[in-house]
Amino acid sequence: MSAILELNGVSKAFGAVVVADDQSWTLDKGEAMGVIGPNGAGKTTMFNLVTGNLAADAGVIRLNGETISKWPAARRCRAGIARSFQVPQPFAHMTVFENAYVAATQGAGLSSVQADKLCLDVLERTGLLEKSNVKAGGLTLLERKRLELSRALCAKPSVLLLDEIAGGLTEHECHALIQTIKDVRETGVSIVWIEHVVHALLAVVDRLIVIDFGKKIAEGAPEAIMQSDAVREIYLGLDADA
Ligand SMILES: Nc1ncnc2c1ncn2[C@@H]1O[C@H](COP(=O)(O)OP(=O)(O)OP(=O)(O)O)[C@@H](O)[C@H]1O
Repeated sequence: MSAILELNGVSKAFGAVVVADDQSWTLDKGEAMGVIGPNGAGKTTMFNLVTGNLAADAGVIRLNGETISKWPAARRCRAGIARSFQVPQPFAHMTVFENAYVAATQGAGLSSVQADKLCLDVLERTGLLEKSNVKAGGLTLLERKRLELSRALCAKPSVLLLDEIAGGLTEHECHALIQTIKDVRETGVSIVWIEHVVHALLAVVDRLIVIDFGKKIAEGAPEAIMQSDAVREIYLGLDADA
């Protein structure tokens, strides 16, 4: 399989705080990769570097082999990178459909006819079609998360970055969301998913990376990573030598 997204030696510091430390990893076409790590490890920052919301201090980011490190966020979005935000950030005063429409026209650059069609299709897939005319500010948490996903999908991504989209949901809601993400993946979209709800992640991803203090400290098959000393140390505070 060939890489669709590649980070090579990407670093970022805020003053003395290093939030991305020489990070290198690749995402293959059609792959779903999970990202875990403690709070404040630098996971969201890594997404910000990929989307162009933050500029890296060093390193190279490639999309389909093309260097995008210096591209502004809007150009990266048009090129196929879309994200959801950990804290849903809809335009609260606009309807669900209008929120999706902005993503389709501005994010994907579609005409109004194309955008209409895509928005209806996406909102149906994410279970929000019936809420099309509801103001985003009035949605429940699950619906807001689904709207985050919808907006990202309306940007027609080839690479979808999901940031803690399962957090705060009930078991039932979480299962429904997992199925939706699996369906998205079936359409050929490559996925990077940051998630603390590990069982949700493990239901979808092929591979896991672990980030701590901005550094990638482990990478591999999900089961092996979850049982690794690195994860035991981080999550359970167990010393590997103990
Ligand atoms: N703009 C900024 N200026 C200064 N420090 C920042 C900025 N953005 C993030 N940080 C710091 O970078 C570190 C990494 O934050 P980040 O949000 O990427 O962590 P995270 O792994 O996503 O955490 P969580 O799992 O809690 O969401 C934190 O210490 C955070 O306070």
